Amino acid sequence: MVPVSTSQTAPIAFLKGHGTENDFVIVPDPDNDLDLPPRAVAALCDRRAGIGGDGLLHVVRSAAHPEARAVAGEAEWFMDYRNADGSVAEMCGNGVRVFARYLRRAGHVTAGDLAVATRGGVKRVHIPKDEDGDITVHMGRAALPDTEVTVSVGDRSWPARNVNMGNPHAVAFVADLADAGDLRTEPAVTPAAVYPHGVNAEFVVDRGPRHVAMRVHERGSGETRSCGTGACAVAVAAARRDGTDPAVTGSPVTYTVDLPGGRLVITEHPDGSVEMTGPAIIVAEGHFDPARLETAFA
Ligand SMILES: N[C@@H](CCC[C@H](N)C(=O)O)C(=O)O
Repeated sequence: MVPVSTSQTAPIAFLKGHGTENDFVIVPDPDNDLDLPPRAVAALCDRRAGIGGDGLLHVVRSAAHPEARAVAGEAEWFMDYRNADGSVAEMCGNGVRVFARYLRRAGHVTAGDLAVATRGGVKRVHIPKDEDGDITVHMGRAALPDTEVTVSVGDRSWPARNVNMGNPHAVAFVADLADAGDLRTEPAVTPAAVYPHGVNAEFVVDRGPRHVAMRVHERGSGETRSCGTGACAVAVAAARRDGTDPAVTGSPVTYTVDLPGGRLVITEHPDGSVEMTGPAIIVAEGHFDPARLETAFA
């Protein structure tokens, strides 16, 4: 392994991309040669001293990564997702679309259906022939444990729905998106024991029939302009609230979810599977000077 540390001498190839302005540093590393400790990820994601991003997509062949080797026969590529603070996460809905866009652009895969390994399981992704076309991800089933949770910002609190999309979410319906405040401070979600590894908190308002808008505070990243797993969690929570749960009605239901950075369309099917469609854009590529990692670590 090549340590990404003060002794790292080789430039680190990267790309920058986003999905509805949830932005990522993409680090292609097919053979898993780079060692990416949390502080190196945080340095790369730093918006002033680094490249800047809400998270990092470490692109590795599944066969080369201990966490994905077992599914290498099913999914050739593993999305080793890291939050901006360097912590690992199970899944990233916007990230997996950008990951697929990168694989296509690099010529590793063709348009069509692709399986991507994530810590939240193997996800099926559809890449259209149109190079700029929206990408659809089959996100799997949401889990909705019947636990009552509360989200608080300052002295205001809301009951919230506990939804797991591979990663944990608390979805609160509020009167106004401004109720969430500036979200510079992490909202309190209680009881804390429900989320031993932290939680992403969504604040949601109605915009019309099966049309909502949301803001999100992401675990490990702070407020972001979009969260794909969060939008899916919001859509399934809204379907339960609205009495449109597909498992009950027998019909798929589609919600349009507006986020500060764009729009995602989420469909839940009667078997509980959730599908998300949205954009994925690569905006730049280059090399990161490893000496700047030293500066970031100083
Ligand atoms: N922005 C992502 C979610 C990234 C992971 C999240 N912060 C977590 O820690 O669970 C998305 O688009 O889903």
